[in-house]
Amino acid sequence: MTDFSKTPLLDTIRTPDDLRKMRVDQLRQVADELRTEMIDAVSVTGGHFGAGLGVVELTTALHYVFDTPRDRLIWDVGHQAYPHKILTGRRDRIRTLRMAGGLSGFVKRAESEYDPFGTGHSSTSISAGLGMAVARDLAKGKNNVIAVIGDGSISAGMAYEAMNNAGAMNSRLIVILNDNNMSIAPPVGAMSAYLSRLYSGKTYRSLREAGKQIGKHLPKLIADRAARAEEYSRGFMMGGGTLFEELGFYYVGPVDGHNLDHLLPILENVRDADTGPFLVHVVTQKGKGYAPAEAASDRYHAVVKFDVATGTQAKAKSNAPSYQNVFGQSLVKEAEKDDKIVGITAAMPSGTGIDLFEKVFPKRTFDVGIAEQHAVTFAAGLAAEGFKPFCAIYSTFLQRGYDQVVHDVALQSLPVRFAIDRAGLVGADGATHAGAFDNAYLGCLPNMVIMAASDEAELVNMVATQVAINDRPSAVRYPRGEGRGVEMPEVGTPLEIGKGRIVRQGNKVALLSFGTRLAECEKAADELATLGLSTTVADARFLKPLDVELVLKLAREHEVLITIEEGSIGGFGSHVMQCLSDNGMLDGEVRARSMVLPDEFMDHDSPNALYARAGLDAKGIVKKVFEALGKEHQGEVGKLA
Ligand SMILES: Cc1ncc(C[n+]2csc(CCOP(=O)(O)OP(=O)(O)O)c2C)c(N)n1
Ligand SMILES: CC(=O)[C@@H](O)[C@H](O)COP(=O)(O)O
Ligand SMILES: [Mg+2]
Repeated sequence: MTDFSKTPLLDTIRTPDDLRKMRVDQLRQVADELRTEMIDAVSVTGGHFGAGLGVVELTTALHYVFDTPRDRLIWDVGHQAYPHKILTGRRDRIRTLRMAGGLSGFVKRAESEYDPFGTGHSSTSISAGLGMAVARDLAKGKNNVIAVIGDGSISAGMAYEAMNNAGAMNSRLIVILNDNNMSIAPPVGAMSAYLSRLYSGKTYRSLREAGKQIGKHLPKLIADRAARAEEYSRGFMMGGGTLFEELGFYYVGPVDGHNLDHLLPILENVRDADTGPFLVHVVTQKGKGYAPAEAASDRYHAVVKFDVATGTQAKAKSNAPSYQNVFGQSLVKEAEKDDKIVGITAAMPSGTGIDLFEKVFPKRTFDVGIAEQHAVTFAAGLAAEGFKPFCAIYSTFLQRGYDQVVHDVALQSLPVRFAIDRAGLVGADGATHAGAFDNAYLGCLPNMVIMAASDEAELVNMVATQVAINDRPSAVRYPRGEGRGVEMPEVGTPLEIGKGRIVRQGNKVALLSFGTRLAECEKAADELATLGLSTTVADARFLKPLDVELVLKLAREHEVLITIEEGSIGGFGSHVMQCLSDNGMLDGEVRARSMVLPDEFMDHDSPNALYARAGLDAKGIVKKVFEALGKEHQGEVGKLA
């Protein structure tokens, strides 16, 4: 529980209206108290941490200067918005962050009027902000629109599309570039180098103490566009952000994002300007104000519960390896035998396990930044030249590069290998990060080989299988978190393409699993056995090519056939039902059911609780069996409720 004596000023702030009643000279203390509260809260909940610490002063200044929520404030990604939530009427719930029924870990329209646009996937804020600015102008409105985007997120193509459009429209839009020289990992790419030049140049250092004066100059400069053009030609506005000026923005910066004396006058001036768009380049430190975060290589981008005094994070309970590390280690072993193998990540080296590959093969590792579209077609180019690219992208983020998968990879049948982590429900990150759709969105593509690992040993063999598939694209999906703790093979053995496996033989009910629901199927089979129902459990291994022989055998030899997957409608189950239909097996012999995620975006909770809610656990499977068995077994269904 927070000791409220630590935050006397913050205690008087329910909404930004209360903040805006304060004197400017109180804001420093407000920011310090806001940082204290955030550290205390996240030490209890875990979650995204470093980014929020870095924008405490910026958040305070933005809500002080702008009339939120009338002025629209959009946080790109939204992982840095915990200080924003504390200042906007959600302090009382901040310790429910990312918990069932609690606050979302990102910004969300349904959660607050101060969240005008939901985020979670990066680089959307400028597009949404421009949309809101144009809507305002069409409605003859007067409010401001501010998009806060990080140096990592602004490297994504979508951000350029938006700036290109905004600049051409001279739209009165304010973009705050929060430049902390970090993505999740250290930033990559030419944009990052450019930004570093802007704030490492002598102009920034010499002007740090001149922040206020610059703020006063701004109206004059803006008033005279011609002068502006001439002034900017010399990059007058402190840093010479010519790239942004060429895109049609007034560039202001770089500004010290922790210095309220610098921030406030500049934000007031861009607020009052009757033109735009502006890009205010704010320099911050990810993890600012909490020594363990400042010292950490990832600046504590995301943490589990931790001890505030030491920064020591709680240890993970399971001693099984994580899927991401099993993937990374397997890829290293395969690459030791094959120098055509390269690893690609879109700014997620540690989350995908590509960081393990990079330690051994730095020259064969490519972090392309937050650029999934580019990552996919970059991989296609490598494959076209005979290399074996493993493109490791979370299921949810691969959605960003879908047309590239269709048009550049599948259509040309190029042997890109997709390593799809975070497949299925991810838990605390909630609906924006769920890997719910890749079975459906990949399964409909010709030429694809699609696998799902039922445990970590299977993943090792599937990576080996992908190495061997050199005439078409392949994908293997696996969930967030740790494996089952099964025995791992030293090296992977390629699987026979399109072949599933029987894990347990029965004769009345068949459970056909695609992915890690296999463990729940085995538990369900144990339960069904106690109820006198002999159950076969099979691991499909492949969605494409589907093991038709196995499907038809299970359908012919059992009264009930049930498919289970960690995915939406349109995935594995749909392919099995199509197979049964194509083979005239839906005319009454077998009672077939497909178990999928519900047709809704499921909010954050623990993965197990979410799967229970979705009915995709042993209990739900048993219930489905009795439903399929029909009336004579209704008694049992009642007992199972
Ligand atoms: C499309 C997409 N790809 C990847 C991610 C994962 N991701 C979340 S935050 C982040 C880094 C963002 O860097 P930056 O914008 O600089 O924000 P900072 O954390 O430094 O404040 C990444 C890669 C994402 N949210 N969306
Ligand atoms: C904010 C964001 O999109 C990433 O930090 C994401 O939350 C990482 O997910 P994992 O924790 O599953 O790696
Ligand atoms: Mg950053």
